[in-house]
Amino acid sequence: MEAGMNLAPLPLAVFVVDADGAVLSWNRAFENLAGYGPDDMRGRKLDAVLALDDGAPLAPALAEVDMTGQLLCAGGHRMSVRLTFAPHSFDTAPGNYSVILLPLPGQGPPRYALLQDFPVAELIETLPCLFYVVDRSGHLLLWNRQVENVLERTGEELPTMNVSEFFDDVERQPVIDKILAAFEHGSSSHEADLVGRHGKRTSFLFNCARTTLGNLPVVFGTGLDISERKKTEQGLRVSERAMYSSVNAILITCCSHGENLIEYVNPAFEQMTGYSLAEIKGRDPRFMRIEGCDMHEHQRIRMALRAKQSVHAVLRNTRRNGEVFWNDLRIDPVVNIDGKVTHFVAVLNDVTQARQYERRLHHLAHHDALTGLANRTLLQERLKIAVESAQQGMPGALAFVDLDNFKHINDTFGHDVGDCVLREIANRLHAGVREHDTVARMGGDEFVLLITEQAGETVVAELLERLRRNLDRPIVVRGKEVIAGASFGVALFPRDGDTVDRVMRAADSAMYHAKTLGKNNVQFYSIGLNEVVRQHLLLEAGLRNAIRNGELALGYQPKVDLRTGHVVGAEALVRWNHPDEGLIGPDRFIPIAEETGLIVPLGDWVIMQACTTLQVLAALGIADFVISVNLSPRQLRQRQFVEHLAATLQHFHIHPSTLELEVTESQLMDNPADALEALAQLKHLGVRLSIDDFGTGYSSLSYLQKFPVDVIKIDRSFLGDIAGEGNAVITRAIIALGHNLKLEVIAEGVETREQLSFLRDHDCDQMQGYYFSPAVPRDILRNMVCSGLRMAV
Ligand SMILES: Nc1nc2c(ncn2[C@@H]2O[C@H](COP(=O)(O)O[C@H]3[C@@H](O)[C@H](n4cnc5c(=O)[nH]c(N)nc54)O[C@@H]3COP(=O)(O)O)[C@@H](O)[C@H]2O)c(=O)[nH]1
Repeated sequence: MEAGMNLAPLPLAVFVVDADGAVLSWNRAFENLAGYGPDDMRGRKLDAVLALDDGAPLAPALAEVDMTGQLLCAGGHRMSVRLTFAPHSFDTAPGNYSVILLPLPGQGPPRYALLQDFPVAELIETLPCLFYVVDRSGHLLLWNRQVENVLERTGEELPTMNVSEFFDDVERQPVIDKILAAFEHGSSSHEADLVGRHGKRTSFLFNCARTTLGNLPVVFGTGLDISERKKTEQGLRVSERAMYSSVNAILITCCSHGENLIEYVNPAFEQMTGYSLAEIKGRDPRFMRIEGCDMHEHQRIRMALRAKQSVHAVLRNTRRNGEVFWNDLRIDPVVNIDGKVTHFVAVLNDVTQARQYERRLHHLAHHDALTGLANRTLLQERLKIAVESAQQGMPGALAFVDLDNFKHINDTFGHDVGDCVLREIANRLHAGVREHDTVARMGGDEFVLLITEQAGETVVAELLERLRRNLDRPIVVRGKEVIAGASFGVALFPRDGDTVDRVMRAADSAMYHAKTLGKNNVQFYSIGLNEVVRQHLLLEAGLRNAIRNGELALGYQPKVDLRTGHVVGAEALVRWNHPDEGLIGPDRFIPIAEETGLIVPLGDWVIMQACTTLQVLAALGIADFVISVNLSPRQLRQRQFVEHLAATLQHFHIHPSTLELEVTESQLMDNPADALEALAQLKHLGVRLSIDDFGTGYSSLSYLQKFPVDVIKIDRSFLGDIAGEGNAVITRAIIALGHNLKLEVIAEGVETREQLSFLRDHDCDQMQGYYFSPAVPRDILRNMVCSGLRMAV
């Protein structure tokens, strides 16, 4: 090997020629490759060592950078090689060239043979990275095993390929640019994915540095597998992007130094709170809390942070503009590689709207939509608490409030007016109790008052009496004045019950009692009431079947003409033959029938029975006999009542003038305008009309004049002490009034001869009463009438 240039350490076969092609020096790798001994090369010319494939003459100056040819080896055999001519630029005489030989695949010894003299070969083979040497043409001159592994290629095929082929199309040019940049500037680094023969991709960070082999400029490079780092980076990028784009507000605090200070907030946080990252970075997130608010939640958060644990809380915070919002907050610790909590990530959700919606739903579920009062559910909840508190010495009262005239108001004026009345009642009740008392509407016209922490019955009674009077005041709706009136049933607790159920039942019993006592009054529960209510309920249940079971009977109380003494008519009075209790008077069951609506079928039954009797009498030739029936307010309010009555009369072939309908004076005066209309329709039908209990209902004389009635019936209370000046005056006045209005006058409840004489003397037209006869069955009445029975008058 010729001196002048130390080629020995080079791992590749290299020899140096001058401008004339004379071999000047060579290295051991060349000897190994070509099989020459140390002296065999001396004096040789280039063409004695190499031949081009196409036989063209070979001159260093003409040589291309990269070409293939034949190495003329010792022993005469040839080896296909790749040739690189590298002109010497500065370390030897100008005009010299290094010729670098690389055997083509299948031609030369394996890479290890080339490397064997390379002093750091072993080290390179054990590097935890790729190692390669590339010439300017982009061919690998040298590489370690790792390169072969990654590219899934053998050491023989690698030198035949251009390094750009190891990359994806899109990466090729950037890779080439980077290698050239290293040639140009001395170094470069870049990241790219190597693609193996079978498509396996591995990400590498390549660092290239320019150097020379002999005087051949090459690039030495290492490739560091960064697949894992890339994956992590990609994951981080995704997380970061997700956090940035999240619709949830995210806040990250750093707690490494004992404090908990804001390090990052995402745009959603900025939007939600109005605070920008720049202005709050480094602050404790507690600056958003509201002093004294949601203390319990703050305490839980504090404890969790101290214990480095996750925590979930819902609390109120303030935005930058001072607005309060509900924050559904989740905080989780972040642990570093050493297992130490360094950060907390908080996810904030503005749940203000949901909260408001929830509250609205809760309100709707617990309040009456029409009046805004508590509903049954809320009342039950509060009553439960109140009843429990009562056991601890805080007694209370539960009052059921039932409007007396609501149905009438509703039916007469329509539901709109009814609704206004209910709202006004709600207002009056609400205004009459204390803030912590509860006013509830149970539905319809039923209200309930829950009065808490109220000791005595007297105090409650005074309060309720005040409310009752208040509810009895007129309500003006759309120019109309209506009076709702109310009955109150009251239970005190714990006295009348120690559970919600018992207290409710006691108040309900008291309410029944109030209703049976004629409405518009306040009744307290008493132990005996239960029995009364029980009876009431039993009667109510029995009455439903009474008509169907034929348990009702009609009695007829004769009416006598006070001038002739003849029986000219009768009042039909219903009785109930109860299977267990025997005969029950209408005083007991008519109010129940009225209350439950059973009065309608019951009243129909009475009219049909009365018509049957009239039919019987007519068949006997008694055509002008008049039977009167009592008409309840509810019957009168029935829409189809007149049509229904007309059909009944027609069905029984009854002359309308033989049927008389008795309507009480108070019933008429409750709503005179309506009554007038109803009576006019009945009158149009041809039936007779009578005002019952006259003198007790404060008749307006102007209305009395307008009512198309035929008869007024003096209430029996005026006959009680007819000798007494007061009653006598009234009775005389009623008779005179009736006659002046061209009405017949009848007195009821006549029990004595004295009463009879008085009435006769003062020109009363008819009488009925025990003095002559109580109500009798139809057969007896028929006999009385047919036999021409006459009372001595
Ligand atoms: N809607 C309907 N109401 C009805 C019907 N049947 C009866 N009633 C009403 O029930 C009330 C009580 O009736 P009753 O117990 O039958 O009492 C009547 C007579 O028995 C009683 N009377 C008759 N004579 C005398 C007497 O000399 N003394 C005295 N103390 N009482 C007597 O008076 C009642 C008749 O009253 P009135 O109706 O006012 O004429 C009662 O209000 C009935 O109206 C029905 O079918 N439907």
